[in-house]
Amino acid sequence: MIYTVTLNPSIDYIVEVEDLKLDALNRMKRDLKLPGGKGINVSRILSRLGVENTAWGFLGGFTGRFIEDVLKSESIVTDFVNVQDDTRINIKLKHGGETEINGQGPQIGDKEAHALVEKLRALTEEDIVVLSGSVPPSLGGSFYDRLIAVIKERGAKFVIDTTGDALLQALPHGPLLVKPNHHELAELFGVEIEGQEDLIKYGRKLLEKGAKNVLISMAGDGALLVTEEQVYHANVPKGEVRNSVGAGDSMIAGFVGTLAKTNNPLEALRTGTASGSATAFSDDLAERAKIDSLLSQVQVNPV
Ligand SMILES: Nc1ncnc2c1ncn2[C@@H]1O[C@H](COP(=O)(O)OP(=O)(O)OP(=O)(O)O)[C@@H](O)[C@H]1O
Ligand SMILES: O=P(O)(O)OC[C@@]1(O)O[C@H](CO)[C@@H](O)[C@@H]1O
Repeated sequence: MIYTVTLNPSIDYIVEVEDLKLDALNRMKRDLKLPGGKGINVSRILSRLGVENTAWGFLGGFTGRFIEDVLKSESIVTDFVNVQDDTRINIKLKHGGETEINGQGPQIGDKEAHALVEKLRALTEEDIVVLSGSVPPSLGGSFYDRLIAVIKERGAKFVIDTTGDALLQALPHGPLLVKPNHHELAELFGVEIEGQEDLIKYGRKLLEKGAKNVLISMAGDGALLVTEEQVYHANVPKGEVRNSVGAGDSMIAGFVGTLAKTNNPLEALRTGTASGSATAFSDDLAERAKIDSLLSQVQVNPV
């Protein structure tokens, strides 16, 4: 079974304006409220791909109830810890470009934190846990370490999609997958990255530090998969970009769901790329039909 963990879910409030004017009243051309948070996005795509999964994390207040209702309406199994404060609302402002304003997240107490850790004690060696997104400040910077300790104790595998120190600290524990985008990879090592050779060089450093698979996503330029055996490149299909929110999460869902089913990293890269692009070409996360229709356009080649 695949479990996703979203420590800091959100309602993504997508607001479109024709021409953004600062210090003035702007009227929305269109708006949309979606359940968000990286692990939740992974769960939604897994479920569309027919991969059984359970969404774990913290939800609170009226915003939390909205998220749970949408997930249930999509037949996603949820097992969240309830918190007192409202789950955050993240603003995704489309004004020609895309500007994001993400909230800090609710207060989470020791009791609630402990309740989530306890859920992980039911894991088995068959399970994969996808840890995705930011950690609310009230949980403290090392909360992922606490979860990883239990995952390891139970013999389960994990994927981690976060940035900075939280990601670096997770590497020695051997994540099945990490997926920095090209900017995050450069930031992680405090370097400028110029071209594919550099991307592969720093991708290999993540392998040396313990990751089993390193997926470097490059938005419209596709993705590189760096493994011990080989490096592969996947191109992106053609289409009109409507929204990049959740493209990376969709890629992780496509990759992990397919790897769990087939144990074939090339097929996983192909489905991951098609899923990421299908979301980039949709208003909300991609529907299954769109992912399937793009698959034949994705070619995976050794580098
Ligand atoms: N402009 C685009 N055209 C086609 N495919 C895209 C585009 N942007 C993203 N994708 C697809 O989604 C995948 C992940 O995108 P990206 O590299 O932007 O990840 P990310 O930065 O983690 O995304 P997010 O915006 O969700 O944080 C890409 O590898 C690609 O398959
Ligand atoms: O603040 P975080 O946890 O880093 O990112 C949260 C977020 O921006 O990521 C998702 C897209 O990847 C959105 O659904 C959500 O709003």
